[in-house]
Formats: sequence, C-alpha cells, structure tokens
Amino acid sequence: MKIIASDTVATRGFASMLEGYDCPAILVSTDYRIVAFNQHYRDQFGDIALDKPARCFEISHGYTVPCDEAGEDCPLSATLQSGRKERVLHIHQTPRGKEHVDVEMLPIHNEQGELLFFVELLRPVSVASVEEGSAKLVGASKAFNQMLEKITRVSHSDASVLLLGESGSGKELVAQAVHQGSDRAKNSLVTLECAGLTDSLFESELFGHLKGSFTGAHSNRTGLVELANGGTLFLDEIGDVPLSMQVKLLRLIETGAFRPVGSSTIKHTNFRLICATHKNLAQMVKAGEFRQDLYYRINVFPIFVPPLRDRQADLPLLISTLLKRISERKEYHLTHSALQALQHYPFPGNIRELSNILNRAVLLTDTNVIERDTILESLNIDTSIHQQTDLSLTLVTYGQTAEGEKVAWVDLKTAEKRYLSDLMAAHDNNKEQVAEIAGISLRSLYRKLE
Ligand SMILES: Nc1ncnc2c1ncn2[C@@H]1O[C@H](COP(=O)(O)OP(=O)(O)OP(=O)(O)O)[C@@H](O)[C@H]1O
Repeated sequence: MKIIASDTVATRGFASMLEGYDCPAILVSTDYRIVAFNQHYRDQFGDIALDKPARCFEISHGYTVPCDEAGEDCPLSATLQSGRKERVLHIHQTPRGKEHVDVEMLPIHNEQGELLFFVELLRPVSVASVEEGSAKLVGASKAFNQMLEKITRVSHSDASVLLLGESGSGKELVAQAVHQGSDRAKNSLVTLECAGLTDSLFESELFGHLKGSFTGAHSNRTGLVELANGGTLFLDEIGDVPLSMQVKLLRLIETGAFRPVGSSTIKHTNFRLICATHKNLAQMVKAGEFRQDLYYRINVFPIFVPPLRDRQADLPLLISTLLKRISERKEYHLTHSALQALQHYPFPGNIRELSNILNRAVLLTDTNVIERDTILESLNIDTSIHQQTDLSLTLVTYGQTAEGEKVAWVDLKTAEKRYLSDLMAAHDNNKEQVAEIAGISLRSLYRKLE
C-alpha cells in the first residue's frame, strides 16, 4: 500500500483496507485526488507519485478535467449524486497502452454519515481490446462499451445469455468473450449452429446417438451437451430450432437431463447457456413460432450487439484490425477518401461484410495503399453481378457521398443469396458441392439459403 505523507491515522486505516481487495484499488478524495493505492494497482498499472497532487482523471486518462467534463461518464460524480456504489466501463492509459477497465466506485462514509473518500476498484477487461490487429473483440465506441459493460457484468455468473443482433455484427465473438470471461473458461465452449438442422439431426447433434439407432448411425456419437459439461453451450440462431425440438431443449435447460438417441439411459450435464439470434423472438412467440416458456428460460440476460452503422467511431480501428488479419506480412492502409467512402456505407452485413469488402480491396490493389476507387470497386462487385445476371437485388440507397456523388449500394446479403441459388441451380442442387465452391460450411449454406 502506498499513501500520501500528509495524511492522518484515519486515512491510513482506510488506505490499508485497500489491500483486502483482490484487484487493483485506489482511495480517492472528494476532490479527485488519489490518496493511496494497493499492490495489485502497482502490479497492473505502475506506481503513482503521491508527493504531488495526482488526480484520478489525469492518471487514468491523461485529462486535465474530470471525466464528465471531458464527455465521459464519471463514476465519482455518479456516486456523489446517487450516494451508492456505481459502475462504468472506461478506457484507461496503462503501461501496456490503452485498455478497457471495469471501474467500480464505492463511497466511504464516517460514523456521522459524512462522505470521506471513494474506493475505486479497477478490473482490466481482458476479453476486449483497443489495439489494432487484436484477435479479441475490438472497439471503443459508446455502443461497443455499453455492450462490453454488459459482458463483464454477466460473465462471472451462470445466467443464460441471449445475444441479439444483426447478422455479421459479432454475436459469436461476443459468446466467446462471455465464455472467456467466465469461471468456466478452462472448459470447452461448444457451439451448435441451429439453422438448417432437421429435427433428427438437431437431436442427434445435441444429445448424441448410439450406433445403429438410425440409418447412417455407424458409431456411437457423444452429444454436444455432454461435451459442454463444465463449460458453455452456444446455440447460434436459436430462432431456427424446430418447434418440436424446443420442448426437448426446454427440458434439458430446466433439468440438465437428456437421453442420447437410441439409448434408454438418462444422462446429466452441467453447462452455461448462451443463445444468439438475429430474429425477433418476442414476435415469434406472439406468432406461435417460438415457445414462450423456452423464451423466458433463454432470455435471462439479453445483450444487444450493435450493428456496425451504430459504431461509426470504431470503423478506423476495425478496418486496421481486419486488414492486419487479412495480411500479416504486408501492411495495408486506406487513404482518407477511401475511409470516407466506407463511412458513408450502411453495412447491412456488418463486420463480416466489412471484412469481405477489405478482402476484395486487398486483391484489387497493387500497392499497400487502398484508394477510394478500389473501395468503390469492391463495393460495386455485387452491382456488376446484378447487371450480368439480371437479378432483382435489393438496393440500399443512402443519399450521397462526401463529394456529393449520388450512390445506391447493393444489399450484399441478397446478392449472396442469389449467387448461392444460382450455384445450386447450376449444380443440380448438390449442397455439398455448392458449399465447397462457395468456400462455406454446409450449415452456413442452409442458413444463407433460408
Ligand atoms: N468487435 C469485433 N472486433 C473484431 N472483429 C469482429 C468484431 N465483431 C465481429 N468481428 C468479426 O466479424 C466477423 C463476423 O462476426 P460473427 O461471426 O461473430 O458475427 P455473428 O453476429 O455471429 O454473425 P451471424 O449472425 O451471421 O452468425 C467475424 O470474422 C468476427 O471475427
């Protein structure tokens, strides 16, 4: 514990309390001065010279004014207002660069109820990053941080999580982050893509089967729920689970009990459930397409994964991250006007679509600088497919570019669907062959053709 020299015995008492926390903690006065910090703080964030005034906003952010005056949420003023513990997600400067930190502010009162200090607990969030090229969830925008705050809140519990968001917005990556941040992280995260599965395939994938239990069951197969024992089961596209299977899923979630296909033995498993969907499940419940009881079971803690168009501030960071993922050896950059072109695009296919556009741009460019025209060409590839094959594609009109140019962009999802339908027609509906040509899994093909 480090403490400022001039402080009283009482202050020392509060300061020594910091060593009782199992995470970095600082003691802050009501005028933002850091009075003391614990060993965990020193290990994670380095030393603070306390012989001259060190204010929390200067040390954590490099600001000259409190966070709320710099346009951010300030946990200290929030605690002052509410009189209660407050929690926010901030991006702090650390010896490793900028990092997401889960900040909890606790007010400390004396016996008369007067506010003396705040204890600020700072837990680095390891599942996300603001570093270009990271393999984690990257982002720093308000919408992203709000989502990350939910992830950090729920990760350590065993609550079922429902991820809601458009296709390609990052739901699978968020599921991985929830698992990684949980106490089950040392065990497996097992994923089942529910779209396109028939009743029998769904049942045998999920619960497993015995050899000979149906035609084609050449050997025993362990069900995914058993593989997820001690870990997490991620059901992607839960809205696509057939109604007849929903009751079996409900029983599994309620009791942890299941019976492999062809077996008379009831087995038990213990997993944490994460589900994801781009569909409106509440509406499906109303329409009788999704069981209400199952909906309540899976929707304990919903997390909204924002579409890319609501995370505009993250676009440059995502672009450099995806470019690094696309090409490790050669470093690609976008010109300012190329970035502007992307900033005007609505991205109906979200981050997956951005990744596809950048992949095309890298293939179309001869140097390591990606120009605006290359980006426009990458975006218009679908328009040319449209023209060549006379497909009636959905157009997404967005007005005009920064340069005043009027543009109507093609909806990539529709283009993709028509491309796959054409491939199917050209290959006698042979799904295995089409999936191979398109470079996607059979399950993705079913989903995309839906
Ligand atoms: N925050 C992020 N930072 C970096 N990469 C991301 C982020 N979010 C998504 N991605 C990347 O975008 C792509 C699409 O993400 P993901 O598969 O998780 O989306 P999804 O919402 O599950 O899509 P679908 O609904 O179609 O299954 C992946 O390549 C993923 O790595």
